[in-house]
Amino acid sequence: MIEIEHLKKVYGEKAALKDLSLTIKSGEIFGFLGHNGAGKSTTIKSLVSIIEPTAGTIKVDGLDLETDRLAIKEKIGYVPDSPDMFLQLTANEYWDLIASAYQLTPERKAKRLGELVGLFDMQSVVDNTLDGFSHGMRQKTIIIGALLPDPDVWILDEPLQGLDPQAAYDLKALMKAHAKKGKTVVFSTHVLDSAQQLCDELAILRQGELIYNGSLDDLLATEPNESLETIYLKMAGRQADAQQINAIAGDDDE
Ligand SMILES: Nc1ncnc2c1ncn2[C@@H]1O[C@H](COP(=O)(O)OP(=O)(O)OP(=O)(O)O)[C@@H](O)[C@H]1O
Repeated sequence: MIEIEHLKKVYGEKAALKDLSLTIKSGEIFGFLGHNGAGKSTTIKSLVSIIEPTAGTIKVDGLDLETDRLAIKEKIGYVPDSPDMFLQLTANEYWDLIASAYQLTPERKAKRLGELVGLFDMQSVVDNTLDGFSHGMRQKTIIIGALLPDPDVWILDEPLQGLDPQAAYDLKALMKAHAKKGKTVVFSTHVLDSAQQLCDELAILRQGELIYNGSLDDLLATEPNESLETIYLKMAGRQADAQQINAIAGDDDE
């Protein structure tokens, strides 16, 4: 379980998160939704201690991030919003780094890595450097690294971005299975179909503020004949401006 209370983050003069309080239960998949710049990555980076919040507290399974940072970090597998790092390493070298940071035994590492590399179809490129990988291959490499230590808490910032349909399907299945084991799965996405398939609970952020926090079912029940996309667009911002779209679409005809 993750408990966030009165989280605030200010970058210079920009309040990226204003006063965020919410609870993420174990055994469920929790999704963060919001337009570009809404504060999703800022929340996620605060959870994984990449940035220091301006104010507020975060507890993971009862441990306080301020005082038990290392113990919390050991529990977490994190997929960042950009996979473009460690580009000079081969995939195997990158996973070796993670295995040694988490002090995995060679046997445990070999077993888990074999399973993940097989699932994500990366066997033929494990000795290639990441700089020659496509975006999706880098994303798979980072996902495999995040899941390699078999962490209890998965925190995934736009994890489906760039994945091919098979890899996306497999990752979604892994997320569901992990939550079903009673573990914590948090992710952010712009893909509302995926959110609708995956989320038990969700938070919608707008300009650093929470505008919805609750179950997907409760949200969908507010407008029984509408999709999550329609409900989200009504809540999170202006709906598609038909006149403007027609004007843009019609430009070619003039
Ligand atoms: N390092 C930074 N320095 C200054 N401002 C930042 C920094 N990181 C984020 N911001 C600002 O904080 C706000 C929230 O950004 P954040 O990355 O959390 O949004 P997001 O919801 O993840 O957006 P996206 O969907 O585009 O990834 C934005 O206005 C952004 O410009």
